[in-house]
Amino acid sequence: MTTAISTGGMLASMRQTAPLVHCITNFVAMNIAANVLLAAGASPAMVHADEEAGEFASIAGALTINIGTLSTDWLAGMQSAAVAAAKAGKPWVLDPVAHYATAFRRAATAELLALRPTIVRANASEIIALGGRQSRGQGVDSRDTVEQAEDSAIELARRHDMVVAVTGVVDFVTDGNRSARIAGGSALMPQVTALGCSLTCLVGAFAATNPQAPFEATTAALATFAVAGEQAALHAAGPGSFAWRFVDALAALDPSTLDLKARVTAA
Ligand SMILES: Nc1ncnc2c1ncn2[C@@H]1O[C@H](COP(=O)(O)OP(=O)(O)OP(=O)(O)O)[C@@H](O)[C@H]1O
Ligand SMILES: Cc1ncsc1CCO
Ligand SMILES: [Mg+2]
Repeated sequence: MTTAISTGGMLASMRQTAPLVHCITNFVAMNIAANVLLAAGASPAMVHADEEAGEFASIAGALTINIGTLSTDWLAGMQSAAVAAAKAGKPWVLDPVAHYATAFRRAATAELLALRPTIVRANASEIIALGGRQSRGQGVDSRDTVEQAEDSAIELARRHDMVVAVTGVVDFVTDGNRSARIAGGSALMPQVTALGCSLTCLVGAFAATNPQAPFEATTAALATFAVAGEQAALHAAGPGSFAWRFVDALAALDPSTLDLKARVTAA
C-alpha cells in the first residue's frame, strides 16, 4: 500500500523555506553534508563550539547532532545545543555513529538520548545496539540488516517517544505506532563515506519545515535520498563518480519526479 504522504510536496516546501539547519557533524562528513543540504535546497551551518552552539541552535530551524568524531569539547557543544533546541521548540536529530564502540561513545549517547531527540537516524547495527540487543557492528559501518533492526526501532521509538529511522537496502521509519518502508537508493551509497551522516542533516531540513510531523518529514527525506541515489547510479562508474552525480541528482530532483518514483509503503 502506498501511503498518502506527498514527498514531493514536502520537498517543494522545504526548498521554499530553505531552512537554516544547525549541523554538529563529524570531520569526515562536514563537507559532503553541507553540499548535500545545499543541493537539496536547505541552508546548512556547521557550528560546534560550546561557546556558541546553544545560541545558534535557538535561531536555527532544526539541529542535527552526529557523534562520528567525538571529543569532550564537542560533546559539551552538542549538549548545549540540544538543550537550547528543546527550549526553543525546535526539532533535533541524533545520529549515534558507532555508539557501541567505546565507553566514551556509549556514555555520550546515553546523555544525548536523555535530552530527548525528536528523531534518531542510524544504520541497522547502531539501532539494534541502541535498543539493547547484540549487534554485529564494530566501527561506523553496519553489519546487520534493516529487517533485523525493525523491532528494536519500534521499541526505541516507544520508549523515548521519538521517530526512529533505520537505513540500509530498504529503509524503515517508525514513530512506535506507524511505520513505513522506503525502497530505492543504490548499493554504491554505503561505498561513499558519510552519506548517512548527510542524510541525518537532510532529515533535519525536512523536520525544520514540518516540525509538527517528524514521521512524515523523516520519510520524505529518506525518499528524497532513495530517488536521487537511483538516478545517480544510472550513469555512475563507481563510488567516486556516484558521489558527485548524487549531489547533482539531488539538485535536479523535482517534486513531481519524486512523487512518481518514491517507493514508500506502510509497514
Ligand atoms: N545496499 C543499499 N542499497 C540501497 N541504498 C542503500 C544501501 N545501503 C545504504 N543505502 C542508503 O544509503 C544512505 C545512507 O545509509 P547508510 O545506512 O549507509 O548510513 P550510515 O551507515 O550511517 O552511513 P555513514 O555512517 O557512512 O554516514 C541511505 O539513504 C540508505 O537508504
Ligand atoms: C569514517 C568515519 N569515521 C568516523 S565518522 C565517519 C563517517 C561515517 O560515519
Ligand atoms: Mg552512520
